[in-house]
Amino acid sequence: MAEHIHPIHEQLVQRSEREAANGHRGGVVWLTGLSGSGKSTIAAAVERRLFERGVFVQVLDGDNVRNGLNGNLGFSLADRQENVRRVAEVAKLFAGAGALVLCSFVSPTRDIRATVAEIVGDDYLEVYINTPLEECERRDVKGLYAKARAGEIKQFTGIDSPYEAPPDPFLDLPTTDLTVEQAATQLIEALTPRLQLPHA
Ligand SMILES: Nc1ncnc2c1ncn2[C@@H]1O[C@H](COP(=O)(O)OS(=O)(=O)O)[C@@H](OP(=O)(O)O)[C@H]1O
Ligand SMILES: Nc1ncnc2c1ncn2[C@@H]1O[C@H](COP(=O)(O)OP(=O)(O)O)[C@@H](O)[C@H]1O
Repeated sequence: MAEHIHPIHEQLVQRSEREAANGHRGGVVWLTGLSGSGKSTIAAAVERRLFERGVFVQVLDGDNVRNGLNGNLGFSLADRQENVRRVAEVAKLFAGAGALVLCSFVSPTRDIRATVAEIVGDDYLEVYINTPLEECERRDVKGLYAKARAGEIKQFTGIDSPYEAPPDPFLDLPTTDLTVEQAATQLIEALTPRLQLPHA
């Protein structure tokens, strides 16, 4: 039987050309923090403001990933690891296309985040949405903490599943000291020189 030969296609569009066309560099901004810490809210605010500056920006979060691509995964540490691994691979593709990707995932352990850093490489920018458990529980945006305390949800981060704070993030955002707008501004100011983003 004839052997199948897969031709190697030369890449005719380089990442640097994509970045030049977009007017900024690509990158993966990885927001980690407890449920209710403010990851999605801050990512959405940053996405809106950068979009208005003409940045090629996209949020990836549980809402657009756990229902589809990762719909078969739950919240054991092994499933979280796989959830985050797949997202990291997708984010890497986006960054290769020159996008600034804002990934909003609990990504609770150092091991899980190390997987992301390994997949994404130099494009990985870790942002700690630093909100104490008591504040997240007070906000209880989706009522999940009450359910976890009542034993109706198992393996809930911060209750009966671990969260390990990142020891050396690119940026630490303590949301009890910052408004959403202030947190978004700090993140945009940190990213602007790093990814050569257009100024407002
Ligand atoms: N057991 C348990 N633990 C933590 N979170 C839970 C759980 N069950 C459901 N949820 C909801 O799922 C959101 C977290 O999903 P993630 O994909 O970010 O988690 S992980 O990175 O895979 O750990 C998280 O969303 P956010 O509140 O936006 O963080 C919760 O709303
Ligand atoms: N400084 C702040 N930064 C982010 N969110 C804040 C802040 N102060 C209060 N919040 C509120 O906290 C909640 C955070 O929820 P969410 O963004 O869904 O968190 P996560 O995505 O981490 O689960 C929102 O209701 C938001 O309005």
